[in-house]
Amino acid sequence: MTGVGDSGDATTGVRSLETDGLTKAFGGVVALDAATVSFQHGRVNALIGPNGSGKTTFFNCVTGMIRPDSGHTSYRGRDITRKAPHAIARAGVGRTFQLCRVFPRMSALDNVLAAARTGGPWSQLRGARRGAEVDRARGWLTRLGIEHLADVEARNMSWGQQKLLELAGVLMSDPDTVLLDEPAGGVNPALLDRIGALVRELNAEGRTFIIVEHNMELVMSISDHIVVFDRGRPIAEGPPSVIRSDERVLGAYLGV
Ligand SMILES: Nc1ncnc2c1ncn2[C@@H]1O[C@H](COP(=O)(O)OP(=O)(O)OP(=O)(O)O)[C@@H](O)[C@H]1O
Repeated sequence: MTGVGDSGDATTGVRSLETDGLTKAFGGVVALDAATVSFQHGRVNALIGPNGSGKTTFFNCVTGMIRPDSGHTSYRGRDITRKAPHAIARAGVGRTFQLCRVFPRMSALDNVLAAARTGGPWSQLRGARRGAEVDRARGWLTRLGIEHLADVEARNMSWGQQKLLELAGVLMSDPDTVLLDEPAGGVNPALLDRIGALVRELNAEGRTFIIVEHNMELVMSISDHIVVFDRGRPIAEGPPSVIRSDERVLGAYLGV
């Protein structure tokens, strides 16, 4: 692995999402600079780093939303570099967005049903409203503690509730690996605790997480493994106890 120090937390388990030399520039700005990263299956992984260090671009590249200029991405050993977002989702990788994506004028239940379909939000909704799928959607709303909002339009839900709703939609596809982009951003402390507990629960049931997050308290409390980005590439990785005291990490955040 290039660009990463000797934290001692070797990637010896089952491979999940991996990149090799992933590079993406926007004009003169190099957002990803030959980033080589390996996340293990079964862990709660965090991807942290200062603003503009390339975390969201990394998510966008590995989920097929934007094409890298060079480099490769694989998932469980299979190359997914040029795959379309829906194919990567079908392979088992789900994601949420920094600016939560829900349909504001649709009810929570319809949002969850729509998120599981590829033909657009309305096209198959009538069909989706049948039996098992509705039960499953309600099941996720219940699991995420927002079942009482099933008939409420998303625009009338709080920001944190909308984030839970988006996650419910992602979980409808039953992803092995879930990428969360700033789940704590703008969320109140009570809901934050619920999101943290949910991640750990879902992980205990076998789902792998990769979480981009600025809230260090959350990151340190729920992560098994942390990768730190600076200027488009990893500069350190390891468990929270190692990352907390890593001088390179402090340097990247403090700009020294
Ligand atoms: N579509 C784009 N067009 C131009 N520049 C972009 C684009 N997307 C990202 N960048 C630039 O690439 C760099 C990395 O941005 P990115 O959003 O990936 O960082 P980040 O680590 O996710 O930041 P933050 O923590 O603030 O969300 C930044 O300099 C950003 O301005």
